[in-house]
This record gives sequence, structure tokens and C-alpha cells, in this order.
Amino acid sequence: MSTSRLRGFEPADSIPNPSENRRKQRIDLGNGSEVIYIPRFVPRDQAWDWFQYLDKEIPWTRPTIHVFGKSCLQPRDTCYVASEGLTELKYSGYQPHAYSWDDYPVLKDILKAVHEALPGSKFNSLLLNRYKSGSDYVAWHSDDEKLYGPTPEIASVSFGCEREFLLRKKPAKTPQAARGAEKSAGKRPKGSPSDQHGFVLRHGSLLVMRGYTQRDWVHSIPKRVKANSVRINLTFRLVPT
Ligand SMILES: O=C(O)CCC(=O)C(=O)O
Ligand SMILES: [Fe+2]
Repeated sequence: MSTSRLRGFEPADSIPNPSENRRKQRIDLGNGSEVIYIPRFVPRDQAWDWFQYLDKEIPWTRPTIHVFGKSCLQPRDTCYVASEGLTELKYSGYQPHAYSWDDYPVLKDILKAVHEALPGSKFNSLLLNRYKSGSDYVAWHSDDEKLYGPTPEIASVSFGCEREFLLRKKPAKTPQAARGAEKSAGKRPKGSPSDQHGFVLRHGSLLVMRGYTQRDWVHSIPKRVKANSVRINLTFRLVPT
């Protein structure tokens, strides 16, 4: 697919500066949630160099996780890097070992590039994922673990095979809000925000989730039979101390 946005999903806001407009998209998800997408964040050759390094040097594992009372192999490889002294990460009954930034200088270079692109950000942990083929995936979830606080900023850098990243609004919680959602289902008024978005995350792209995105939305990387090469994704996060 040539375009970074998926057909049938919402177009991005236009940004006044025309050169920025080509590069950067800002999607207002409503109610204090937003996504930024920069398709050409890392130049192509640099991105391939980083891909090769990560594929080869990172101590990837495929852990057993526990979801809905069942054990299963996580459907992708993973690794975790964090600064010393942070609250430990635990998800799906699995507590990854925290590797040190000092052991992977390239991760520090990528982190530096991310910090430069996002003024004011100060990430101190990183979850890495490797999708070996289109049958590897990440199920619908939100990164709403307590250790990240109520409004985490999550910066996601992708390398290798292009895969779809989907965002879907969580169902309304109060009966009143649920009735409203039911009434408007299928006939969204013009100009009101959509409750689903999709991006094809290209090699070297940066996607940022902000505000209440983890509280109000879920995201996923679905299986895709046609995706037949490796994709590596890095999500930088801040664990407040
Ligand atoms: O691979 C991706 O783009 C997303 C990964 C993700 O959602 C996660 O690690 O929490
Ligand atoms: Fe996630």
C-alpha cells in the first residue's frame, strides 16, 4: 500500500507548515487523546543499519505469558531495557529482565533521536518487539500499567516489514454514554471524531500516543499472512520515579 493511512479510516489534520505537512500527521482522537505519526523519521539507510544491529545483537526471547487464565507463548519476540532503580514492569503475568542501556549503545542513539523529535520527553525504559512473520502479532491491548501513570507518552519506532497498527476506542463505561454510542453507531455526524484509526507503520517511522490514549483506546498489530519478513518495533516509555 503506497499511503501510510488505511483506506476507510480518518484523514489526518493538516498542519500549517507545508514541509511539516508532508512528514508529520497529528490525529486528534478527542477527549484529550492524540497520536502523532512521522513516516520518515529515520532516513532509510540508517534505519536498515539499526534494523540489522537490533535483529542480531538484542537478546530476544519468546516468553510464556498468562492471559484469561491460560498460559501461551507470546506471539512475538521481546526484550526490555530500563534505567536502574525503576519500578519493575509486569504484564500478562510476565516480568521481563531489565537490560541496561549501556550494553546497547545503538539504543541510546535511537533514544537520542526520539528525544530530539519530541521536545520535553525523557524516556527511561524501552520495550522491544520482533515480529518474525505475518503470523506474529500483538492482540488488542492498552499500555495502561500503573507504573506509567495516567497519561503516558509512548514513542514507537518501527523497522523492517510494514505492518498495520490499529487503534480502536474502548467501549463506553457508563450506561448513559453507552446509549449515546449505540445511538450514533453507524451514523457518525460529519466532523465528529472516528472511533477507529489505522496506520501502515513504515520502515523508519515514529508514532507517538499521548494524553488519555491508553485509558480510552486499545491498539493492536493484527496477523497478516502477506507480511513475510521481520519487523522490529521499539516503544520508549517513561516510568516516573
Ligand atoms: O509493534 C508495535 O507497533 C506495537 C507494540 C505494542 O503495542 C507494545 O509493545 O505495547
Ligand atoms: Fe502497546
